[in-house]
Amino acid sequence: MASVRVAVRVRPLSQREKDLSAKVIIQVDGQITSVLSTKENFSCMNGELSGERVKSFSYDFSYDSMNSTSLNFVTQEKIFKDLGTDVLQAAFEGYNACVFAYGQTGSGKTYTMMGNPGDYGLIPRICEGLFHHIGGVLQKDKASFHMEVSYFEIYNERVRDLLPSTETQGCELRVREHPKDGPYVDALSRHQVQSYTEVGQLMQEGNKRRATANTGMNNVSSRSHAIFTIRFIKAMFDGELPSETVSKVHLVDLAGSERADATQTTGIRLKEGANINRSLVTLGIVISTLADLSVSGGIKRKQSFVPYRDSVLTWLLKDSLGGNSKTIMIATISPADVNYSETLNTLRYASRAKNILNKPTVNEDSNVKIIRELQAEIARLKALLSAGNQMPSFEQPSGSSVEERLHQDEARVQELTKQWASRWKEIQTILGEDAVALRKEGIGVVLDSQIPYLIRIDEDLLSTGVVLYHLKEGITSVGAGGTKPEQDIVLHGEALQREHCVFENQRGAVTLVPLPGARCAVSGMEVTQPYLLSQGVNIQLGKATMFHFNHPQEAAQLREKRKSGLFVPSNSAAFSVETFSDFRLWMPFLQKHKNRNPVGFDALIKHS
Ligand SMILES: Nc1ncnc2c1ncn2[C@@H]1O[C@H](COP(=O)(O)OP(=O)(O)OP(=O)(O)O)[C@@H](O)[C@H]1O
Repeated sequence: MASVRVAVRVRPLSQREKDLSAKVIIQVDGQITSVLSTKENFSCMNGELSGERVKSFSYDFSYDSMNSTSLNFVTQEKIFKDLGTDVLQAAFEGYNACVFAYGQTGSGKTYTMMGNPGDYGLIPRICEGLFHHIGGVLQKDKASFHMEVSYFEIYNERVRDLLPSTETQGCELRVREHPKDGPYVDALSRHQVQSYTEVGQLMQEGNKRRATANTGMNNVSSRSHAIFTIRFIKAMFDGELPSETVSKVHLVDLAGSERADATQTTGIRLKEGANINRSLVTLGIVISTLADLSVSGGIKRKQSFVPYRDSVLTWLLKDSLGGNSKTIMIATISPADVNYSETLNTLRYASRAKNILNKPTVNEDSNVKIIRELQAEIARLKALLSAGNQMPSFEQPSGSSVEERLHQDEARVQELTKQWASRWKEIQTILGEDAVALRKEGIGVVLDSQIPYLIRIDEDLLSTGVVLYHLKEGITSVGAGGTKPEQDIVLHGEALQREHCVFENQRGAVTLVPLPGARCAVSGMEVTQPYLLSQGVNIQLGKATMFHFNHPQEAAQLREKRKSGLFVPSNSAAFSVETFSDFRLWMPFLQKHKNRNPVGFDALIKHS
């Protein structure tokens, strides 16, 4: 059992509060957050709040982020060190984890969870920390990792994918329940990620899609609950024994609770506000019920019904609240007297949440679990044999000896371990090392990559392979080869020099640099000087070696511009420029031969 850990964070006075000449009524001292009642005249002696009108609450952490010049000022970094590192540890140990930010609108939830460029919040820091730790563990142990992220929002009680595939774009997704794994969002896209840069791009993409609006309380107020989920798998051999743990980390930025009069909302905003408040009220009831249950030591369990299903939010967070998860709540508050009642509500809410007891357990892969159980059984049988007991035990099928049973178990363990190891090897080689994701879309196979890349356009009619070259950060050298060190991409074709050109990728800006005397052309125009490439151009090297250049990030930006009407394609070719960044292989035969391996073509995926 583990209690939900609770932290409270006070933000600085906002401009609006300063304009209202608002007074600071919050004081933080160690783990205690105190609020001074505005109901009566209060006095503040020597900067200390005191007297009956002060209400004090104790939490696991109380963070004062009111004044950056104060000695007690708590930075984003400190919050990550206190709370984020626990999440990293949970993920590496195979526990589910959840961090959710709760508080009045404009109190600093998004700032704490996401932060601003250069002053990142928990979500980016946790993702960065995961990759940092992976690097460390890879050097120490021979472990393999697989990481996927998904990002969705609950807006007006509807679930929307914030990183949709073409199939889920604009669709309302349904929540279903798995008999073992619990509630989940059906058809939600999951994106395999290889680096922090990739996660950062996905986060940015999702944040842009999130429903926000300018309200009376916050210029960029989140009108939805956003859930960023990381699925993290760690696999390794622990001696002879395989070990595989799966952890799900939910990072939740809730929409703010609000009063219609304070936010001056009407129309759509009012409807959004009503839905937001409704789900937060349900969250409050769930928290209260669970807290009561824990305090009563489960005595009330029979009478108490936890209304998880009353809102999509609580239904999807079922495991995080009272279930299999290590959970942290961050309550954000304003320091100003004008927000007294909302602040007091938040502090009470947070105080109740401290009493919730969760039951986190390590999530082990089911096959690995079977292998472990069989190993234990083998040890038991071996002990029986060495004790000279050859009698069939009552557990054995009649007639089979301990020896026979031992051999069967050993063979099964060997087979399962082989299957498990080869599945991991396959994942690593197909998806892991190449930073490429293959997925089926209708009768086609879509090859997604977040890194800029070249696709070889082969003129040879008999060539059936597809070659993709990643243009990693830094320099990729290209030429006919035979050099020392060897070129990153070795090509065979007419008029290609041994060292022909380089592609320089500097933070996503890719430049083609022709080497002296080399024949290079971009979109049919000869290039002799460094040339900055843009999404969708065709590149010719030598006499007839052709490539198509794709820049997935730039294409995503162009798609956004097209949506907002800023990007008007001047001709049909320009239109194809931003749609070609997923490389699609249309394979009509797949429909006829459904059982064939969907990636059973001789795709040559080469990364530089
Ligand atoms: N600790 C902090 N330090 C500095 N600025 C902060 C802090 N917390 C919040 N802010 C600023 O206050 C404003 C409101 O914060 P934010 O958008 O995070 O609130 P919110 O609780 O997510 O609001 P909503 O529920 O309306 O989405 C933002 O401009 C943000 O940059």
